[in-house]
Amino acid sequence: MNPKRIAAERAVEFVKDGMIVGLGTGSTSYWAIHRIAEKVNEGLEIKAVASSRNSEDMAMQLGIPLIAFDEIDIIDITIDGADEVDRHGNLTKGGGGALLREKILAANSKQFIVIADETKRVELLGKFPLPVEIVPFAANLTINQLKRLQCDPVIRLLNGKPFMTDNGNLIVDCKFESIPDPEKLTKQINTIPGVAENGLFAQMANKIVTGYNDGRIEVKER
Ligand SMILES: O=C(CO)[C@H](O)[C@H](O)COP(=O)(O)O
Repeated sequence: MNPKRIAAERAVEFVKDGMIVGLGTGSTSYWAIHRIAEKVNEGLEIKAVASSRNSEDMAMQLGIPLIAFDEIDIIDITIDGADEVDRHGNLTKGGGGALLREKILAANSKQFIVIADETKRVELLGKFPLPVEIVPFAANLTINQLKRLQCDPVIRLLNGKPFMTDNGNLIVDCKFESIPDPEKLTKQINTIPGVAENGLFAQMANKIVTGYNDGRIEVKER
């Protein structure tokens, strides 16, 4: 039993005919996108929007119909993974670098369903360094401001070069001791000029579907 897969497939049961569906990014969302594609091939009628180029490419290859953002007003349901989920349902996201688009999708969804394996459940957020997307202009100054929030920021690299997001920005991974108040920290980070968005999703998830190694699936409504 793959805990990511069972959580993802359980979440896809909430997708119904006629819905606009937001596709997440990452190895858990991979399973959701594949299950949605199976259901589309069986006759499910949906249209999808994606939170990253990777997920969009995957959807196209699998035959999931996509719709442009300017043709929709609202997303019915978005299914996406997380790097950490605390006991209040707050999340850290952005391990795959798609946090800005993921947050736009989540904030414009009637239902935001998080899919996670049991390793993602934590008491307090903070073990996973918090991804922050910043514009490249004067990045060192923005990073200095992040340091004033008592974190240890590191520019994310890919093959020895700065990782670039789908939006042409950088990701800074910020190690905090712990994050007891995600809402407060979100405001503090997002008021720094140069920050595009941070990976804290405080009180945004409507459902959290967790897959366990022993095959159990927990669906928590919020
Ligand atoms: O936020 C994300 C990408 O930006 C992912 O949802 C998060 O990193 C979890 O990834 P995975 O499902 O591979 O563990």
